Amino acid sequence: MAEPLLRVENLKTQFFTDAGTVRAVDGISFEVHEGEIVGLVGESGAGKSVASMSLLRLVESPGEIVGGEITYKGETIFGLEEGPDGDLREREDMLSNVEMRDRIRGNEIAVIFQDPMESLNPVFTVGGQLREFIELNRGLGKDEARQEAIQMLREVGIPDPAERYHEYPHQFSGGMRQRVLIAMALACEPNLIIADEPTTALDVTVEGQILELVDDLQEKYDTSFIWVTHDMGVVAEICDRVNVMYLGEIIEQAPVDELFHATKHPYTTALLNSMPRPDRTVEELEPIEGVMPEAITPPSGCRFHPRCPDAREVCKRVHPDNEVIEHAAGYPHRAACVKHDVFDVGYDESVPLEKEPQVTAGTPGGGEEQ
Ligand SMILES: Nc1ncnc2c1ncn2[C@@H]1O[C@H](COP(=O)(O)OP(=O)(O)OP(=O)(O)O)[C@@H](O)[C@H]1O
Ligand code: NI
Repeated sequence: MAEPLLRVENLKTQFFTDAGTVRAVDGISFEVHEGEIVGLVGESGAGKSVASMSLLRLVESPGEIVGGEITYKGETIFGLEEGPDGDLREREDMLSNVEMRDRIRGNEIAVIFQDPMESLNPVFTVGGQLREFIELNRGLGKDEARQEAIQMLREVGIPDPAERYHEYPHQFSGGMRQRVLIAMALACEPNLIIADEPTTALDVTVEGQILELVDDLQEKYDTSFIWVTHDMGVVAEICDRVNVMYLGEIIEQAPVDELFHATKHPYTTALLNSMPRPDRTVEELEPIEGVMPEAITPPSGCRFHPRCPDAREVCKRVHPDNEVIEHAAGYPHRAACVKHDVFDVGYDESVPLEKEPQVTAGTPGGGEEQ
């Protein structure tokens, strides 16, 4: 297989807060190949956005990338080495902040956020902002950049682009604003676009239209995407391969069909069961039990064990790596769950964990363990 466009290895990003160290991204590894759409999926707080920001080296204090390696087209976005004093230091071949700003962000790797109003300035026209962005990033003259901006607006499906060019962001609907952001992301013809829940705030119909647009543009420009979402429906619609995140870790990784039809991790199963499907009524949806714990004090062993229907005693003790369970469609299918044979840590013999007893009102002491 060709060298991946982006390679992330054992990436760790932490926030040093008064309450303690938040292990927001805790050793994730994945790759993005030329022309593929890779999903990053998981519940709120899983670490998807922090992972995305880390890839662009945009994590702000009190956050910091503390470990791992990020390689883009063979260049080092992040990497550490041991210095002469034994302390870890940034590697010499790591791209500088200036290189990240001038050469990588926008030009090579662009990003689309959930809230277009955060990325668009309300006091300037939509077209003006797009034009200026193109002028700055592609070194075009004003008139040429204007033509290009109108062309880009047309490309992302804005009707009457030459007229709408002069309108302000608030005159656009949510879906149209999101299209403008896609135009902006595409404007410099980047090789990789990181899209952080860009359709989450939109209604389902508009979301569907945007996903279709992205699919078309992806084919036309052969851009790679990292698509961040909590929605397995979105994953099914546009992703080629998927990484499922739970509490800072990737717990399953597979081509999209494999993930859906040969699911290997109970958390992924739970996510799939909680997702609306045409063959299931709303009443049949099964919300995932419990809430995701804090990333400051993750549970011992497998971080999902307190919520996992398959949890056994061994799951409290053994922290599973994301191991290859099988190969599918030329890619590894990985999962971090010791119930699979490759782990060989005695899952079959281990005692199933009792569900945490629920304290119910009116039964004093009802929560005590037997
Ligand atoms: N600036 C910050 N300071 C402290 N903790 C932070 C900060 N930003 C994020 N975190 C923590 O990092 C963890 C991961 O957050 P992140 O925003 O990446 O989750 P997410 O998967 O993107 O969730 P969502 O679906 O809600 O966007 C969370 O526990 C969050 O509280
Ligand atoms: Ni997020």
